[in-house]
Formats: sequence, C-alpha cells, structure tokens
Amino acid sequence: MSFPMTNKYAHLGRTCQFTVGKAPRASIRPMASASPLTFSKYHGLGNDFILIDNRHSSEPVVTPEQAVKICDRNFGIGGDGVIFALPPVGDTDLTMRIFNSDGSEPEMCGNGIRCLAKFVADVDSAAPRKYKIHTLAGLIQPELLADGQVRVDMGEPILEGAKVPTTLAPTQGSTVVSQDLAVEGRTYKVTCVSMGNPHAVIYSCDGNTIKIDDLDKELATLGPKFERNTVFPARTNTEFVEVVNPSHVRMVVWERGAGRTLACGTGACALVVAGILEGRLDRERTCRVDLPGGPLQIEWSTVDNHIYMTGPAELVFNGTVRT
Ligand SMILES: N[C@@H](CCC[C@H](N)C(=O)O)C(=O)O
Repeated sequence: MSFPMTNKYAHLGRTCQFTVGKAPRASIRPMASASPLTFSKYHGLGNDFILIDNRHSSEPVVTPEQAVKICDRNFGIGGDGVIFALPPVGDTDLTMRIFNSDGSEPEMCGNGIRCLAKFVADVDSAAPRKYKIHTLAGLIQPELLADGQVRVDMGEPILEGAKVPTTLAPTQGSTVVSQDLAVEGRTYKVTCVSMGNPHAVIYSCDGNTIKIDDLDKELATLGPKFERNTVFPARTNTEFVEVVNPSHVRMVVWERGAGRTLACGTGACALVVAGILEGRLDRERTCRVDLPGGPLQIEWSTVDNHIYMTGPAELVFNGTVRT
C-alpha cells in the first residue's frame, strides 16, 4: 500500500513530501543543489539512511550541516546518515560517500552500502547484479541476490592498531587484542579492528563476559566515553558482544557520529574478526550476528581473507525535501 504524506516544518521553512512504500521511479533525475531535493529513505535492519542520486556531480548536493538537519528525527526526515551515489572512480560503477547524523564523514558503512546498491538498482530498474563501489575505505562490492538479500565483499580487515587508529598498546604483533581499557571505574578488554572505519570490540569487562541485556541499559552513558576516549584519535564505533555459541553472537552498538543505532554492518564484521582473534568464535563457520534490528550473516574467508556480509536492504519511502 502507498499513500502520499505531507509534513510542513514551518519554523524551519521546509516542506517535505513523502511517498510511502513505492519503489523509486526510473524518472528520478539527479537534481542540482537548488531545492527541492529528491531522496529515498532505505534501512538495513533499522539502520536508516537518506539516499541521494548524486551521479551528475562529484560534489555532494547536501552539506554536512544540511545533513544534520535532515537526519533530525523530530525536525527533519530522520536518519542515521545521508548517503550519496556519486560518479565512479577508475573502473568502478559508482562512488559512495556518507555523512553521519552529526555531520562527520566516515570512510564506510556496511548497512549503508547494501541500501545504496538496492537504491541504484531500483532507480535504474536493474536486474540483480554485483556493483563495484569506490569508497574512502577502498573498493567494496555488494551483490544483489535473487532472494532480495545483499551480499557484500567488504574487503580485508585492518588489524594494525596504529592504522585503526588506536594508541592502545598492541598485544599480538601490531594488533590490539583483549587490551585493558579503564572506563568509569571498570576495566574492559578491547580488541581494535578497522573495516575502513574504526571499531572497538568488547566481549568482557572486569573478568566477566558481556551480558547484552545488562549492558543495553548503560549504553547511552557508556558509549560516548568510548567514542571520545583519547586512545581513539579518530573517535571510534564501539560494539559490546555476548557469545551465544562459536558461530552465533548478540551485540549492541554505539556508533561514532550517530550514537545508538539498531544495526552496524561494519561493526558486525569487526566483532566477528575480534571474536576470532580472541579465540571465542570459529572462523570455519559463517557467524550469525544478532543486532538490535535483526540478524546479519558474516564470514571471514580463509581463502582471500576478505569479510563477506549478507543482509537485507529495504525501501522505506521516497520524497522531496527543501534544504
Ligand atoms: N552504520 C554503519 C557505520 C556508519 C559509520 C560510522 N558511524 C562511523 O562513523 O564510522 C554500518 O552499518 O557500518
């Protein structure tokens, strides 16, 4: 079912027109920076994004400041970030850039790149296919599967602590695995992994394994203490993880630049790598990661060392917004 919905945010001088539940039309054309701006909103397990077809220009049509406004859940469209489909670089199909809801620009977004692949396929009326997407984290390759899921070749994880980046002392070669970090009077065991963007992964605290239901209550106060900890010079995303069995975990996440979200694709990849490095998870098996918004399947290939992530990407609505 679809229906038109119009909201007027008089005090901000913007009119948003949303059309709920309809695939983006092939007639959608990239717009110049003049308002109104055509967008589509998608989500990957509740990690939601405003997608903009920006393939006419390598300069995003929305500034970081405008992104903050349109991501606002009370006064804007609402989203965890704004994602741009930009012209390709080299032999890729397109480029992805993303602004977090605080206006900062991350290198990569796992749920976002599944949404971007679905969005571009919907706009172009393309059959299921694989895309080569240039990102600030390098080449990422999402593939639309016949069952509607999207499988993404996320490339290799970066394990060198200094490159994550973190100033925590390495424990295994140059890698930071189960390193102590004192926060708010407790000692957390932290493993640091980059999927192009930085992640601090935590499976235990004060000698006890993490219990997600307990941790969840503290996430809003604890998350920022990790995000802005001085040992993470580029800030960090933080995942707290509970092991169900060696191929099944539960997690909650505090994202850099977005706060608590319902899912983090790069985080799910990073925590599987961290769990394997800590000897908690089995690399021979695909791992089911239960995020607050639903499950992702993650594998760390022993063949090419790449991480593969499989999960959904769904259209929420299309619309126009005056920025
Ligand atoms: N939700 C994303 C990650 C988005 C970027 C992150 N907030 C950062 O600043 O690194 C995902 O699904 O990976």
